[in-house]
Amino acid sequence: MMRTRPLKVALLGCGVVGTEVARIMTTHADDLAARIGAPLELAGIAVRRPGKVRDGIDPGLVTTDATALVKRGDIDVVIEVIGGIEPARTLITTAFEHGASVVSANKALLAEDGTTLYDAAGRGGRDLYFEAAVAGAIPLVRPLRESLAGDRVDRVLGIVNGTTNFILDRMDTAGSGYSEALDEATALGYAEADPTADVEGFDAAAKAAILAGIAFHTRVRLDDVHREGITEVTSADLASAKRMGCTVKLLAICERAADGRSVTARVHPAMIPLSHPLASVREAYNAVFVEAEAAGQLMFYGPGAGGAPTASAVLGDLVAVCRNRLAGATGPGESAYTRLPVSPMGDVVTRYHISLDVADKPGVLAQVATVFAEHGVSIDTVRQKGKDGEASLVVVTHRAHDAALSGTVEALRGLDTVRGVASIMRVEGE
Ligand SMILES: NC(=O)C1=CN([C@@H]2O[C@H](COP(=O)(O)OP(=O)(O)OC[C@H]3O[C@@H](n4cnc5c(N)ncnc54)[C@H](O)[C@@H]3O)[C@@H](O)[C@H]2O)C=CC1
Ligand SMILES: N[C@@H](CC=O)C(=O)O
Ligand code: NA
Repeated sequence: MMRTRPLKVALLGCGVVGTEVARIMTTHADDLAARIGAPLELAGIAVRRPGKVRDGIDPGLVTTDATALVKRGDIDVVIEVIGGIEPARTLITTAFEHGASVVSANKALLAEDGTTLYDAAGRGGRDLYFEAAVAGAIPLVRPLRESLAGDRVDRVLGIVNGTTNFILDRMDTAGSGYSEALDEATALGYAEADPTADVEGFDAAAKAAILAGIAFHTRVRLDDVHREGITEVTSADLASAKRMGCTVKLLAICERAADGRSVTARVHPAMIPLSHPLASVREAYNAVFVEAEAAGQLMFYGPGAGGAPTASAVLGDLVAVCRNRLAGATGPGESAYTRLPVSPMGDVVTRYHISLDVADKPGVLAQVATVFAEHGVSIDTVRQKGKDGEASLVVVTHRAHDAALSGTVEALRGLDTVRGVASIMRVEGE
C-alpha cells in the first residue's frame, strides 16, 4: 500500500552526478514511488554556486548551507555527491546524527575513513549505501555485500576506472595523445574534479580498498593499496604490448593469500592478452571478475563512469534505503570481522615484461640471464633485436615475488652493458 506522506531527500552537490540524480528523481517520480511504497520529495539541494542555471531544478530548493540542510531533522535520506574528504565526512556524520540514512558515491572518503562513516551509521541506526562509489552503474558493491555474503571470495580483479581506460583505449586504438584523450574524458564527465586522482591511480586504489574490505570482510584503507597510475605508460609500451598479442589496462587486483591469513590490494598498469575478456573493455566501461569458492568466477561489466550511469546506482541505493526505512529495518553495516592484515606489494606473485636497451656484443645475454637467476626469477621468453652495436632485449618472466622482480630490475640497471630500462610492466591474465 502506498504511504501518502513523502520521504524527504536532501541532495548534496549538483555537479555531473547530482544533476542526473535530480533529473531521474523528477522524471521517474511515479515509478520510484510505486517501487518504494511512498512518494519521494526532493527537500533541498546544497550547491556551491547558487547563481548557476540548472535545467529542471527548482531554484527554490537550492541552498549553499549544506550543514543546515542535513541538520533539519526531517530529512529521511541524504545523497552525498560532493566528493572529497571534507566537508563531505562531517556532513555525512551530521546527517546520521540527525536521523537520516545516507547514499554516497564518494570512494575517496570511504577508502580514507569508511570506519567513521559506518560507525556513525551504526550509532544512528541508519543505512550507509554506496553502490555508485565503485564501478559506476555496475552492481558490484551490493552483490559483494549481500548476494555473495554466504560464499568466500578469494580474488577481485578488474578495470575500475573509466577515465584511464578511456585514455588507454584512445591511445591504443585511435592513436590519440594522452592529454587529448584526458581532455575528452573530462568533457564527458568521467574524470574526477582533479583528474590526477584518475591518472595517478588514486581513484582506482580507493575502489580497490573498498572492494577488498567488503570482499574479504576486513578493513583496507587507501594507504594499504599499492598504487601506480598510467602517467608513465607510453605509446611505445602499447606498441610493444601489441607485438606480444597483448594490450595495456589499469587493473585493480585484490587477493586473499593462499594460506588465507592475509590479503593484498594493488593498482597498476598491466599487459593482458588480447584474448582475455578484459582486453575488449573499451572507452569508460569497467569490468570486474570476482572469484569465489563456491560460485566460481563471476564477471561484472558495464558503464563505470558518467553522470547518468552513476546516478542509476545512486537511485538504486535510494530505493533500497527508503524501503528499509519504511520496513523499520537497516541493510548490512560494516563486516570487518576477519581483521586480515594487508601484505606489502613485495609479497605479490606476478610476472614482468621488461624491455632493456643493451650493448650488442657477445656475453650480454648471458650476463642479463645471470642477474635473473641470482634473484631466483625464471625467464619465460627473450626477444632480441640488434642495430648499430646496440640491441633491444625484451624479457618476459615466469611468476615470481614482486620483490624479487624489482630486485632484478635494480641489478640490471647496475650493469655496464645495460644502457637503460625502457619499460617494465607486469603481465596479468594468463
Ligand atoms: N562523475 C563520475 O563518473 C562519477 C563520480 N563519482 C563520485 O561522485 C561524486 C561527485 O562526482 P561528480 O558529480 O562527477 O563531481 P562534480 O565536481 O561534477 O560535482 C560535485 C559538485 O559538488 C559541489 N560542491 C562541492 N563542495 C560543495 C559543498 N560544500 N556544498 C555543496 N556543493 C558542493 C561542486 O560545486 C560540484 O558542483 C564524487 O565523489 C565522485 O568521486 C562516482 C562514480 C562516477
Ligand atoms: N573518475 C571515475 C569516475 C567513476 O568512478 C572514473 O573515471 O572511473
Ligand atoms: Na557500482
